[in-house]
Amino acid sequence: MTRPQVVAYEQDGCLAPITVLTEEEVGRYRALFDELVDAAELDGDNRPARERARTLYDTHRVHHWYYELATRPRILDAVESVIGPNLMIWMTNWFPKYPGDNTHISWHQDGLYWTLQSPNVVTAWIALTESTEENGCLQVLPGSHNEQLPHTETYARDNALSRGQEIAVDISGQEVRNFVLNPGQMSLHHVGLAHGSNKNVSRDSPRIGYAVRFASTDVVAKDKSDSDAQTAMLVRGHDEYGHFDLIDPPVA
Ligand SMILES: O=C(O)CCC(=O)C(=O)O
Ligand SMILES: [Fe+2]
Repeated sequence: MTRPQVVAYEQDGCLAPITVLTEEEVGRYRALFDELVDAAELDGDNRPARERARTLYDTHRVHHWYYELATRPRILDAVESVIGPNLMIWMTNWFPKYPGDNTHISWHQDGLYWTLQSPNVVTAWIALTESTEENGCLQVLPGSHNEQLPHTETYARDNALSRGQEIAVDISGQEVRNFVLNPGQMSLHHVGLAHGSNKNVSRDSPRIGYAVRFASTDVVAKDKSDSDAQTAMLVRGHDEYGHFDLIDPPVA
């Protein structure tokens, strides 16, 4: 990334678009994702959106392909530019939204329920389809990453977040930025940034994104009782802190 891009990330807590995958890679990973969805029988699954989303959690720990996708060199290069050279993947999530499903993601800040201490945590949101205003692209409030805002827990059925958590303040009238992406592009968002997305109102355009949560090795896990939250995968550099139990990538 260029110096102005890094400065923009520091000011805004976010940055897009960054091109990270070739067309061929997009095709391959899209086919693999569709297989995953078929295998999980998510089509016609009427559970609340948060439970469906849970099915697609941490796939990089289970299938080599998703580890491979999450660690494409251009993704790691961009992440390194904003949080430094020693990188772990802490968590991954898929966020598919299909035409006609009502799935949306309320305005929230990721860090609220994540048991991590430190601002050196960033999500790479990688688009495997086009992501547009119509099909419900990610929306962000630039510059909102330095202040924790109050949230309410709605458990709304069509909300893909674990508790339907939603920012309890009015964000209308503030500068909302739409992260319109082509397939193979990604955005970065800081752990404290306010963001969300509307439902997909397109006729025939699925919106599929892979959210890879990166932490630098200096990050500390706050909740010592949650052993799962204290595991992570080192994907670049060295771990000189030992704050997390490092897990190996899945075998190919
Ligand atoms: O996919 C979306 O629209 C929201 C994703 C999100 O909340 C995240 O990646 O942290
Ligand atoms: Fe989020």
